[in-house]
Amino acid sequence: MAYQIENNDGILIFTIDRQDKRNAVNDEVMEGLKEAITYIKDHQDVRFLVVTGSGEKAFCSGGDLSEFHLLHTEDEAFSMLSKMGHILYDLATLRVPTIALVNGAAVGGGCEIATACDFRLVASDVQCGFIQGTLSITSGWGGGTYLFERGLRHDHALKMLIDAKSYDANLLYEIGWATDLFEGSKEQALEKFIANMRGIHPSVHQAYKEIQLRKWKEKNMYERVMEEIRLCAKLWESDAHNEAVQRFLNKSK
Ligand SMILES: CC[C@H](C(=O)O)C(=O)SCCNC(=O)CCNC(=O)[C@H](O)C(C)(C)COP(=O)(O)OP(=O)(O)OC[C@H]1O[C@@H](n2cnc3c(N)ncnc32)[C@H](O)[C@@H]1OP(=O)(O)O
Repeated sequence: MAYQIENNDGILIFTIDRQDKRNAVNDEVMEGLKEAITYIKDHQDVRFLVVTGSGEKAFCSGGDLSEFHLLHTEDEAFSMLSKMGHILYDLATLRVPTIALVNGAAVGGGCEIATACDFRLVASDVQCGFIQGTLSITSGWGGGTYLFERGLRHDHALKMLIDAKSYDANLLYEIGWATDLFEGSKEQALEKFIANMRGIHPSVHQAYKEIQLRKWKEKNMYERVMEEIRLCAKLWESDAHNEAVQRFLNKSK
């Protein structure tokens, strides 16, 4: 399986399990995220969603280039991008707190997944970045829209997108993208982070999330995410994008 789902005493842990591809997202991973989100909607005992990656090298390396490079037209790209865009919107608007437990590199769409979560606990030795620009595309799963909503200074958020490079953990914390940094066991870091929240009734968590979700609804968040995705799909067709993907795949041979 390309993912694992575990309900650990009300903490639903979704682990991307494709270490040979640095936990790249393929269709199976997308379906797994949908399954986890549906589980949360159907099980009131779930109080948190945690998204993480298997191994220590990567949280998620974004879309699986060996699969998605076969998509060439704007419409083909939009179909894949909007599928994950819907899933991440459903994740971002869950009634429970969501935590990206960033165990390794989070790049491209992997950085978008982490940004769609409420919190980002980042291992102190990892690098994360919106590297989509190096492939001559933009964020295509809604991550740019979420980034501008996460409270970073505008110049920090815009530079993170336009730099299109990975930042080290200290800089991620300094600019406000990382909620906290940790060393050693990610499991211990998670327990420490949620220790206080565990003692608060879930109805309180959900009421506070509702305040944010109401603001997003008023600001047409879903439509803004879809517009972001359409922009990425338009760039997908470019020769620059296709050449960049080929360079990456040839490097791997
Ligand atoms: C909207 C989202 C958007 C989209 O999909 O449309 C994107 O996410 S675009 C961005 C796509 N992602 C990338 O360009 C990242 C590519 N990967 C890397 O930069 C590195 O692999 C990194 C930093 C994640 C890890 O570096 P490391 O040196 O630890 O590993 P390797 O580069 O040697 O890779 C090991 C192995 O994994 C394969 N791999 C890594 N990332 C991907 C990926 N995204 N898709 C497919 N395969 C990936 C890589 O080819 C190597 O395979 P091997 O067969 O062992 O050569």
